[in-house]
Amino acid sequence: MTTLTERAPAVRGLAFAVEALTLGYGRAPVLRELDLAIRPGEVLAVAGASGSGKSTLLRALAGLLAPAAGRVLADGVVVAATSADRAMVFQDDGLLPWRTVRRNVELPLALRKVPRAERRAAAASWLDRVGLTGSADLLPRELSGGMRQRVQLARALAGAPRAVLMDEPFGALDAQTRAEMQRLLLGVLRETRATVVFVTHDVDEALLLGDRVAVIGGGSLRTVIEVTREEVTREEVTREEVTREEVTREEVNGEDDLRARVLKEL
Ligand SMILES: Nc1ncnc2c1ncn2[C@@H]1O[C@H](COP(=O)(O)OP(=O)(O)OP(=O)(O)O)[C@@H](O)[C@H]1O
Repeated sequence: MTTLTERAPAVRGLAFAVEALTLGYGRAPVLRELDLAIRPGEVLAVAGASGSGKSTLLRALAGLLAPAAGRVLADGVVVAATSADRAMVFQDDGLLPWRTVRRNVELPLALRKVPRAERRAAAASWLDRVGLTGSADLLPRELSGGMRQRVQLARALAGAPRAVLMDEPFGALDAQTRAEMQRLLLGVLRETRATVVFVTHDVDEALLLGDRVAVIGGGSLRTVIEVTREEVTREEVTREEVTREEVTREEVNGEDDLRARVLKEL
């Protein structure tokens, strides 16, 4: 029998097409006639000021919010409801408080009626990857904020989704834990081919994690910036830079210039 972990590499990222999307919560729309193509397997960081509509766009991609006009397509199919193909990771952990860490991570597999042994193996493997093997039998309230976000990440990825939609997942963490989580995420994303849409109001985080950065402002898409990276080998960096190289493993080309371009649009 094929196990879930063996099947995982075959998962291909979803392609999203956002077409003339207008949506909001009743009165004036939050986003107006927004067009955006999201490539399969890319990490798209969505940046924008507070209240600009980043989470609103993410909810539309998730199928949690119906458009007032226009549409969202995932691999050519209209998104009309949530799907296990599109996992969400929220700022507030969203874990079930009465389930242990392991049983929270198993949840997407349990919902798909994956056999217990396979579920256990997949959860154990993801808990190991996020460094929480020793905490598998704890309840969410016994964990720190950073640990809860790791459980969320493990839970999202255990279901082998084709897209992961992340809404400021590290927004509530202190600076050091946030940097650790960014590093963890960069490592974990290399192991999945899922498309990732990552909402953040932090420009540096957007440039660190995103292959492209979409900036939302004034109810529409201001710009999409391609982030080109250059592999930096250990021999090429000085001692102080090694720490940074471990964090990013890659150097963003013209970072100050990209930063200025994003900031100009905010
Ligand atoms: N459930 C809701 N009901 C009514 N209005 C809402 C709701 N959620 C968001 N809004 C409004 O929609 C606008 C966009 O909110 P959204 O959460 O998408 O912004 P954001 O860019 O994610 O902001 P932040 O960075 O502060 O999280 C805001 O004006 C907000 O007040």
